[in-house]
Amino acid sequence: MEAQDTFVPGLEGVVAAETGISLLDTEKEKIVIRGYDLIDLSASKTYADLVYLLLEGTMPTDAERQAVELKLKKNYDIPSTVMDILKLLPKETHPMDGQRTAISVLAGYDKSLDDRSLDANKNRAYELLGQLPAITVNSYRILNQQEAIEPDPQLSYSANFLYMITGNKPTQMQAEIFDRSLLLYSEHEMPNSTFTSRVIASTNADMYGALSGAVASLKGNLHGGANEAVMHMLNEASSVSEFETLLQNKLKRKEKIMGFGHRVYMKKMDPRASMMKQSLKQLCDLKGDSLLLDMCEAGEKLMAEEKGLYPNLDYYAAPVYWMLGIPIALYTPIFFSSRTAGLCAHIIEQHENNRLFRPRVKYTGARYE
Ligand SMILES: CC(=O)SCCNC(=O)CCNC(=O)[C@H](O)C(C)(C)COP(=O)(O)OP(=O)(O)OC[C@H]1O[C@@H](n2cnc3c(N)ncnc32)[C@H](O)[C@@H]1OP(=O)(O)O
Ligand SMILES: O=C([O-])CC(=O)C(=O)O
Repeated sequence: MEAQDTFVPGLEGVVAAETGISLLDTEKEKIVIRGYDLIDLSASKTYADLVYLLLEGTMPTDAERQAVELKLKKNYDIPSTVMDILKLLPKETHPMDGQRTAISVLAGYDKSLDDRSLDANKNRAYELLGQLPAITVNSYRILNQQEAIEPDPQLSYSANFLYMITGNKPTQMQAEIFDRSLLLYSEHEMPNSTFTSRVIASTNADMYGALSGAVASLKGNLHGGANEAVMHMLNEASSVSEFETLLQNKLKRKEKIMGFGHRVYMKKMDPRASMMKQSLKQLCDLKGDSLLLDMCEAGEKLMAEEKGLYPNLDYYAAPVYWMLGIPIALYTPIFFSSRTAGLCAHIIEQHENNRLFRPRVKYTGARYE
């Protein structure tokens, strides 16, 4: 058989790696993370539990989760050069590009950069996860001519992240909802960004390079960039009927509606989106204003009827972030920060059992006769 006979556009359904990290089990309708159902975990566990589960392979005890929190907090500081470089970027720079730049710069500070051992890789994963709130928030703040903000180590990792974003100490409910969003975004089998990071890692490239590639992948609006696009779209309408008309017009123009559809969940709603929809309801109830939820539900109904398409996580994460007072340009960087836990687990797994990715092509050019 010729290599070209096995070509599948977009690699749909192609198995690209062997992994013990996660699986979208379409038969059982579960997002399986190291043997656990992500949706079940979202009811009782925190993002810090997921960080441990992804990097260490087992569910942490309370003491182990506390140790992870401490480890992340110990790594909150970022080199001042990173801040100086962020200040030099054009003000139009998107915080995703700030994040990508900062991660690249950090490679130069790693004294054991060429050490691919399990311990060295895990240490740099914890270090990066500790640094990401400051990188993410301050790349946004610096680009918007605001002073950098210091972390508050008294708060939990995710409460501090939200505090740094908004400048206000979150309520317990806000902190829990934000933590749940990080947990839900933390890992999802083999999306484009994870594939990208594994392809890069497979040349023996370092974690910073693999993550920088993943930021670039995740920025695209067919992937992580969709959460920002969803919020811009919702903000174009100010009532349910205006939003319905907006969607109808986009469909007439054959535009893709951001936040709908998924390569794996084609015929049903992404279960993570259902969880975020519950959080949106909580936030709307508290505010006594259900407009955003009503608009989202109307969009959901319209898309099911018109296209047989259902919301993915980005569709409901976007309005939740809006209700938490998060600037839109931080939605995708937050997704990336959370996903860094899963990405690092994949990069480590690739380094531990590596074979170079080097596929073939279906050639459509002229043959040499
Ligand atoms: C957390 C995440 O990263 S989830 C993904 C976030 N991305 C988005 O929300 C962007 C919008 N969605 C999409 O573009 C797609 O559904 C993707 C990229 C997520 C999946 O893409 P694919 O699996 O390649 O599906 P593909 O784009 O081929 O779509 C199949 C059909 O459904 C249609 N379709 C898919 N998604 C949408 C959409 N959001 N709006 C309108 N039509 C859509 C396509 O136009 C296509 O129709 P056709 O066969 O008549 O041409
Ligand atoms: O799985 C995918 O292709 C995209 C996605 O939902 C994610 O990365 O969370």
